[in-house]
Amino acid sequence: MKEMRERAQNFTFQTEVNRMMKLIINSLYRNKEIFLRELISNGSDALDKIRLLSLTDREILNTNPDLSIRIKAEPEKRLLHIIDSGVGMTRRDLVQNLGTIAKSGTADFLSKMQDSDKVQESGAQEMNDMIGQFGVGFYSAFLVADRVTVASKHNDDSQHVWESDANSFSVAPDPRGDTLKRGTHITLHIKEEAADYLQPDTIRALVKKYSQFINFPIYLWAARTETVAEAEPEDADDADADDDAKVEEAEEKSEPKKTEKTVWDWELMNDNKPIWTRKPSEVAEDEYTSFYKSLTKDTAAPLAKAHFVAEGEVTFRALLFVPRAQPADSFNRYGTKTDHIKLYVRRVFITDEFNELMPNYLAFIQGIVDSDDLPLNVSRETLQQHKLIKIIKKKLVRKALDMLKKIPDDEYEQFWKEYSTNIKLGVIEDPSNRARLAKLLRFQSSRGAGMTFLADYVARMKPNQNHIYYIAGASRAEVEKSPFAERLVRSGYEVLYLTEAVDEYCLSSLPEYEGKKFQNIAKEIFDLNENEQQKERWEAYKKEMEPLTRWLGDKLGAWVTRAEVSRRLARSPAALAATAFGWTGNMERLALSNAHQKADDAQRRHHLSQKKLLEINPRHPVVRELLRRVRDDPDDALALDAARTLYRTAAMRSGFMLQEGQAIEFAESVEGMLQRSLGLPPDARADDEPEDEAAAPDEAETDELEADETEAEPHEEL
Ligand SMILES: Nc1ncnc2c1ncn2[C@@H]1O[C@H](COP(=O)(O)OP(=O)(O)OP(=O)(O)O)[C@@H](O)[C@H]1O
Repeated sequence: MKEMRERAQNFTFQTEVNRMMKLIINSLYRNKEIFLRELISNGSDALDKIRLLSLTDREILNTNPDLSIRIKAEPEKRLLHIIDSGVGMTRRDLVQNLGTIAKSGTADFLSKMQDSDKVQESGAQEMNDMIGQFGVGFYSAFLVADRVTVASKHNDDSQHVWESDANSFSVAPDPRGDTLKRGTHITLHIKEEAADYLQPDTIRALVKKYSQFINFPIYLWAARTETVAEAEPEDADDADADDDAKVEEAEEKSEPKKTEKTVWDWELMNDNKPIWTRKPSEVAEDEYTSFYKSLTKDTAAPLAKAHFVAEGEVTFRALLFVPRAQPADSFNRYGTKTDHIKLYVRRVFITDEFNELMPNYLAFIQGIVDSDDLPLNVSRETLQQHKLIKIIKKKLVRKALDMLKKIPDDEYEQFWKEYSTNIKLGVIEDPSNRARLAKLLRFQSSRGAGMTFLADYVARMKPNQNHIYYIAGASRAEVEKSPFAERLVRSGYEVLYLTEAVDEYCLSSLPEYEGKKFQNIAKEIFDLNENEQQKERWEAYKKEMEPLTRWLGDKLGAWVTRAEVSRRLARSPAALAATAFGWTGNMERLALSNAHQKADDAQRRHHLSQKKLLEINPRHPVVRELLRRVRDDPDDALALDAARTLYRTAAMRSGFMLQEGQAIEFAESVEGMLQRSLGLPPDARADDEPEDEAAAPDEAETDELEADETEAEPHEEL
């Protein structure tokens, strides 16, 4: 058994690895240089791992106390070495980690990328961005090398060598023995056309571009010229020389012969003092941008950033960023607990999979948190329950919201385009920060084409206005025409137009803004700030219309709680309002179209069966005519038909969908009216088809069915 282990073994790559390599070679050929970033990043990860392990087991570092990454080029042999003293890999790790792709999501990513049409469609830059952000990892080495050798020493195993020409790989014990003590030594056999990557200046530039924020020293084996003084021969008569001579000699000695000497040494290429530990006043804007880019692999600068030290119950430093865009599929993953905050304790990287530091709605924020107060030597699980984590989270959220609030107007447009849904979900999900989040909300309004913050709306409110009015619907065009908004807008009140699916849920969980309550104008409770004269007029209408409202309440009792004279309709004859706790038409539509909702949800059924309030416009001719007819004859059949149609058009106008059989009844009654208005007798029906012709389509129908059935067979085989 042991013997077998000691021999070199050959392996084939997992299929995904082959696909990944093909993809890397095909799409990143113009961007080969990222290989160095990827290999340094792997080295840094391995160093993070050993440092983290050393927190609970100090002995672990004894094998090699140095924690660094070293790069050495041998241009004449076309070899590039990248050496780290990280955790290293056992033989098993080498086979597993460098022969398969274990990362979840890789398969999806690969198939997306392999869709050659898509690759054609999207520009090369976009492809590179996608791949770059995904992280192509170790296999990018083959962009510049035709052969890669990896020697690795892990504390739990002897040193092994992995080697591959990108087609297959082998693993063998290292004949040189445990030369590395601990860590990994990657040797790239550089392709001829990539020889430039062996030049010190190229390497320095790449480290500066991609890896300057790595938290371990990165050294380059480099030559520098030193000027050295040649040693003077000792003068035996020195002691006898007179003072003048001494002075002369001293002068001579101050200008000894100098020679130039080439010295080879490890040259430090990065400033590995973490940027977040520096004073914000001493970090330049472009340093933040470069740090953000190296942290996220994003190619664009961030939209906003916050760098701060929190003190008090817990001390921590944080650096937060808002990316300019979030991935298109973010909401498919919403709530799956993936934030983008890296957690450090006293400069030691702990994890980027903690996912406890940001609420779901702020999961798009990227950054780091470094705390001095968290215990270093506990497991992630214990840390999760640590009471300080809760305090850190609370402060982080506050600071993050502050950062969003400070986004300047010209950038806010972009922020809102990307993240408006996140903020609205925040209002719903995070009661303790509701007031802060409300300050970030923007909606369209009746005031003009642009968007308005709530603060600006409140500032424009009329002196007698107590409520913030809003109406929700599927589009601006729809809400603009809503009967509920008619009179309000006419009399100069501003109404917020909520046109996104989440808007109405969002505002219904926000009780007030700066002491002003919200009023959904599609609901019954309605304070119109009327003056005495208007109130008197309304009372008079109410009295006049009483026979009609009573009659409507009676005849339409199956659908409406009551009918009432409206104080808000201007042109429409009628509207259907939701009760104070009922669903508006918009809400009903959302509930019905919500794919996640159970088909037979009791709460949904309850809401959908809630009766509505029918409001009628006492000045509308149809309403006035109905009143006249009902007064004359409460059994007037035409009036009844008209009332039903009025109810249904009101429902539609108010954004409700007609339930079950109502749509058909509605169509039939409109067709009846059509007949009457065209002067046709009410009982006129479509002629029956002649017998012989009627038979033919029947046959044709059967034929078609048969044809369908025969056609179906091959499909089933497929
Ligand atoms: N220098 C190294 N030291 C120790 N382990 C390494 C080293 N390089 C690679 N590995 C191991 O090989 C695995 C695969 O590396 P690869 O770069 O392909 O993916 P990754 O690092 O997991 O992902 P990504 O590069 O996207 O962060 C790593 O997860 C790690 O376990």
